[in-house]
Amino acid sequence: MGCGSSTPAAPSPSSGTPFAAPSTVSPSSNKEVENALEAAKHEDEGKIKMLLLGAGESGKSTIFKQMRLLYGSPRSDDDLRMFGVVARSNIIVAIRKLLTHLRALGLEEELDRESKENEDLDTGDRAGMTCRQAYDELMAHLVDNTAAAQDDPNLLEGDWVGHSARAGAAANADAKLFLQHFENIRIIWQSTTMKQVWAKRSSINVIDAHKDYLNDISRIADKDYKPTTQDILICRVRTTQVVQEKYLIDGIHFEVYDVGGQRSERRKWIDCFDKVTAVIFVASLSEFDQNLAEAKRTNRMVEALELFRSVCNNRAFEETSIMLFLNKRDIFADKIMYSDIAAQRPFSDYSGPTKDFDHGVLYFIQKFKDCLIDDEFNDSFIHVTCATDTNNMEFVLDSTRTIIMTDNLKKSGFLGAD
Ligand SMILES: Nc1nc2c(ncn2[C@@H]2O[C@H](COP(=O)(O)OP(=O)(O)OP(=O)(O)O)[C@@H](O)[C@H]2O)c(=O)[nH]1
Ligand SMILES: [Mg+2]
Repeated sequence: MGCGSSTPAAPSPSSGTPFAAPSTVSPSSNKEVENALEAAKHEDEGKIKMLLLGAGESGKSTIFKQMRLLYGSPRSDDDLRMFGVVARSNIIVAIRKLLTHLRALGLEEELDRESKENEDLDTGDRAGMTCRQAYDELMAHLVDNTAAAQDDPNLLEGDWVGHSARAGAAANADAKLFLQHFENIRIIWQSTTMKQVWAKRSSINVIDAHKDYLNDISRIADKDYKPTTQDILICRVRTTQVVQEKYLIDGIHFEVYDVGGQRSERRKWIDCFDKVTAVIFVASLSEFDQNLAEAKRTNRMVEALELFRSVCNNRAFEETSIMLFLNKRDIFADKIMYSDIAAQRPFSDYSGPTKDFDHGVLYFIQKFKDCLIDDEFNDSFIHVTCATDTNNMEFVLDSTRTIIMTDNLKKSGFLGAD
């Protein structure tokens, strides 16, 4: 792939540059102004402007992070500290939802039974701590808030991640709670009762990828913990502003925009709709049995299909190449083993075999193709992706780049149309 020689066009801050007005130039003479304008015009002419669009949690920012990994500058320690705080807080957010769900599913008695069995076998953890005791402590501190808050002034002493102002007050508070309660979280997470809760998580909007954090709690709680690339990729921060990054790849200027996908964020999209070369529309394959976080009755896949239809039929994108990334294929492959596509009301017309990855993917590809008014969607514009897998994204982004550049040349008349 040709990105090895690529360099970032501009220094890239942490998680992208907030959408900003063009930088001001202060030349000392008219000639310099003319030269600067001319240079800006040329840069603008050859520039590829790319938007990542799609519903919330589909994986846009993860793809944006992969682009930074592949084409941009390395993360600073300040960035890593921020991601460390967010990773720890992501665990608290996930465990709160899972504990609340355990209670709602009426599985507390199951937890008692498991604790009793473990006591009989003498396999209790942390000096005899049972999963029921760990659960009770966590409920009191994280969910019901019936326990007095523990304020240990030395909690962050010697901790590499420590506090990050950039992560925000809520994430820092949750990261502290994580350090206070990670032992109990580990015990409850390892219980067989929690495995049942995890299998029934589709209604609670817990991020599937955070299973990796939960499986690795001791590493993340360590005083020397530094987030790995994979930790950064699965870190979840909802995007609430348009974010831009610039790259120079093989001599071509790329300007990439990441936007928030939840309904309340979409009115901001219009700000970056001018002169767009390509849209990467991201939809999560695995969300066929989930409802939206912001509208609990709406199926996520139905929302993605409707959004795709409106993007494809938007007049602002008449000259724009639209690529479709059907993302989270890893979670989809896992999920179809226990969740039947045809059992979801909007997809009851699925007639393929159950537990079949290829049939399932082809079915959803067709659903997206059906959204187009004219039937011109080229299969090479569709990718089935795993945004957290860097090898997969390197391949996909490289071929996407080639397609976009070729399509752009065709549209500008430099290459003949097919
Ligand atoms: N397992 C797995 N997790 C993924 C994949 N793509 C994204 N994720 C995870 O899904 C979560 C949501 O992804 P984001 O990239 O934040 O989603 P987004 O589209 O930017 O969401 P908004 O900012 O709300 O619009 C993150 O924790 C990601 O790490 C994937 O292909 N596989
Ligand atoms: Mg995002």
